[in-house]
Amino acid sequence: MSVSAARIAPTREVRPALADWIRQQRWFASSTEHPVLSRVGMWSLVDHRHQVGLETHLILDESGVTPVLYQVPLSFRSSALLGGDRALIERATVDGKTVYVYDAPHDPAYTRALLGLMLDEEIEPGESFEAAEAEGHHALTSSDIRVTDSHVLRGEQSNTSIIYDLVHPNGKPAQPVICKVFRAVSDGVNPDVTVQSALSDAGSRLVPRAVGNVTGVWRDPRQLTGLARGHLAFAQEFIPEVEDAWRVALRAADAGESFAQHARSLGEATAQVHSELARLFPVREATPDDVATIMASMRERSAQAVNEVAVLANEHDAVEQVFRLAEAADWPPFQRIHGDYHLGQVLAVPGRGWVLLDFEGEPLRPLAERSEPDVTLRDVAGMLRSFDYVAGTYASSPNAAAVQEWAQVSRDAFLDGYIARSGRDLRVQQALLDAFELDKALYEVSYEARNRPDWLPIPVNAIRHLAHRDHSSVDA
Ligand SMILES: Nc1ncnc2c1ncn2[C@@H]1O[C@H](COP(=O)(O)OP(=O)(O)O)[C@@H](O)[C@H]1O
Ligand SMILES: O=P(O)(O)O[C@H]1O[C@H](CO)[C@@H](O[C@H]2O[C@H](CO)[C@@H](O)[C@H](O)[C@H]2O)[C@H](O)[C@H]1O
Repeated sequence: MSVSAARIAPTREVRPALADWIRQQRWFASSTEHPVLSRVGMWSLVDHRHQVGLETHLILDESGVTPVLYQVPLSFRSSALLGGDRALIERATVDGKTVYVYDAPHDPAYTRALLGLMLDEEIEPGESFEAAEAEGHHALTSSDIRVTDSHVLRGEQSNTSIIYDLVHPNGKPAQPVICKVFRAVSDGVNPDVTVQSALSDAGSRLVPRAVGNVTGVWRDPRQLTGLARGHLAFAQEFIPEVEDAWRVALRAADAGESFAQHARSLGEATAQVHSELARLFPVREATPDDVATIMASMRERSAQAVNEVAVLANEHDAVEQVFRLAEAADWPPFQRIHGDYHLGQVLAVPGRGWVLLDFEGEPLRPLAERSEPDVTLRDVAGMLRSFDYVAGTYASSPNAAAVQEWAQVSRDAFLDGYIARSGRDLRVQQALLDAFELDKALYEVSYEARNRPDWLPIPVNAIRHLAHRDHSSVDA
């Protein structure tokens, strides 16, 4: 189907204006001044008014040791998008005509087409169609709703999320939808989609209801078939006007209010999600190979953390001692987990309780690893670290000691809630829990060094503390 807006002829080459723009985006993982970019795939959506060109480019950056593939949806207009100045990537002249190129998640023509694709599961190929497939969850179809507005979620995000305001055909407001456009894409399923969809389809109220997703297929010479296949977008129920647990916790800590009740119920919700995941996905006994793989990954993260912050080399022996105790411990069964669990991944929803988000796993870990069964203690440790982050945020304030105490009480209450709901006494697995907590802090060193260097002291201090904690009571 033809589109009336002029296009810029697609080539493998990435135009300089687009390359400059990509380099400045929060989701662009490399900090290099000179990314090595090429376009390796593209698929089109059709604007229902046939006025706007909608192309999703898959752009490979080969400047780092591991190449990263980015999803870059673009819209092409022959006149400026009203209110779209901040999303303008380039104003070009093609065959004497002006073309405005936009970051498409800010363009209503793109956002409508993307949601329509998921709800109706119909792909109308545009020009240079590569391949994309959509899946809806059938609780919602496009005949049930009309989009009245859409906007991009602000804030520090690894991906780009679009929020849709919707109405029913009779004009009454409908539950809004959030659609996450994954920016770094890889071959393989994205656990954010598969895990949350499975929980939602099984009726869990601990995650937002799944609405639909889009999968792409693109050429990739590294795959045996020559083709890669991965998730590109995921839509869910959007829960408006709620806060995440990080904000609730920060406010409580600042006001000197106990968070113990909340932390306990968060522990219960966490155990509940783990039990639901154990029902929906395979569970298996830990093998010596599983233990060896996880210990190797912990040691690799430790080496990586020393690369980022050289003084951490002083902690090497103490860190090793924690790892050795974990290696010798009894390991619980392996199952699917959240994978990057912290206070910012949980919404406090009045009348519903805690709702967990973002099962994509740690962004610094390869996607294939993130769909592997793992140890639930990793999530427990992630949340324990998050309470320490609250304390770290107040480390140089006059109430530092009080917030430190607040964090300890919250950690204990979280563990109590988890133990009560799961019936598993985590304290007899202290050696493993300590190692997972230390491992998370080592990961945080790399994460903060790359994204928020001012926050580095929080995990660095935690490593010093966790590595030297008294381990004499630990059963090994
Ligand atoms: N279904 C939802 N309802 C309400 N808010 C949401 C929902 N999904 C995400 N959010 C908000 O968006 C933020 C970022 O979402 P997240 O899934 O963590 O994205 P990213 O993978 O880019 O980090 C969350 O911290 C939360 O504040
Ligand atoms: O939310 P993401 O999936 O993008 O996770 C990454 O970013 C998190 C920060 O936004 C980071 O979490 C760390 O900082 C939090 C406070 O901002 C703290 O509560 C967490 O405990 C701490 O790990 C997460 O590690 C990273 O993968």
